[in-house]
Amino acid sequence: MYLYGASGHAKVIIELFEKQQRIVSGLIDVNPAITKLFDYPVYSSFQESFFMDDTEVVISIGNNGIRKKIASELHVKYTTAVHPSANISTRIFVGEGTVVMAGVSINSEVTIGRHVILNTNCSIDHDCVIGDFVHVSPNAAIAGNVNVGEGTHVGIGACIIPGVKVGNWVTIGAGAVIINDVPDYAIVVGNPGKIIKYNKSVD
Ligand SMILES: CC(=O)SCCNC(=O)CCNC(=O)[C@H](O)C(C)(C)COP(=O)(O)OP(=O)(O)OC[C@H]1O[C@@H](n2cnc3c(N)ncnc32)[C@H](O)[C@@H]1OP(=O)(O)O
Repeated sequence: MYLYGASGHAKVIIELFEKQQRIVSGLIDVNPAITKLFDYPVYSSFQESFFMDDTEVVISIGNNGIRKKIASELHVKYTTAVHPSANISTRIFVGEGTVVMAGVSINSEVTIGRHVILNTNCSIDHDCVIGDFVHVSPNAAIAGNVNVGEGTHVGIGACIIPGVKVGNWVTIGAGAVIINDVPDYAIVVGNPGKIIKYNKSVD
């Protein structure tokens, strides 16, 4: 197992793998100044030899746009990582590269995309569709039948009421309460959530 990105987010993923007794062989980070994370070696570039034995990889970078860029360039076998304390319905689909942190709840018939981060203690209720490269931050709560588009970041402690459609590459501010649909690229804050500006297109 290798992690791509030697960040704070990587520390949490390493500890998740340690809990599962899955072996982390090392990390890759483009910053050559980083040579170790905990006791794990950090390599400055990706080498084919790392992946000869069907080794699996997780992109351990919190930035949704960067995760998308790396996933489009690095064609390796991606694994999913689900913390043993997560409470997950058996009737869900989780895409490759997705990480599900401690205390997360996912209820029935939810679809989670690729390279998603479901961060500590967030909850995703029944029939939601969560797009690729989304990050749902700690303690965010997403009610039933919500759609969250590609690359969207749901801030810490935010909540989204049932049936709302959140567009692609949206940012929902910390603690926001989302009661209406949100267009692509919007940055929304407050209760009730209001658009304050727009993100630039990642493409
Ligand atoms: C494990 C982990 O750490 S996971 C990481 C989780 N991270 C988060 O949840 C971060 C969420 N980010 C935020 O909430 C940010 O404040 C953002 C993205 C919404 C806005 O950030 P910026 O673009 O830098 O906006 P900026 O700080 O300039 O604020 C713009 C205005 O919005 C207000 N504002 C910003 N964030 C919020 C918020 N969460 N709720 C209410 N108002 C807010 C500011 O007070 C400011 O208002 P003003 O113009 O009246 O002074």
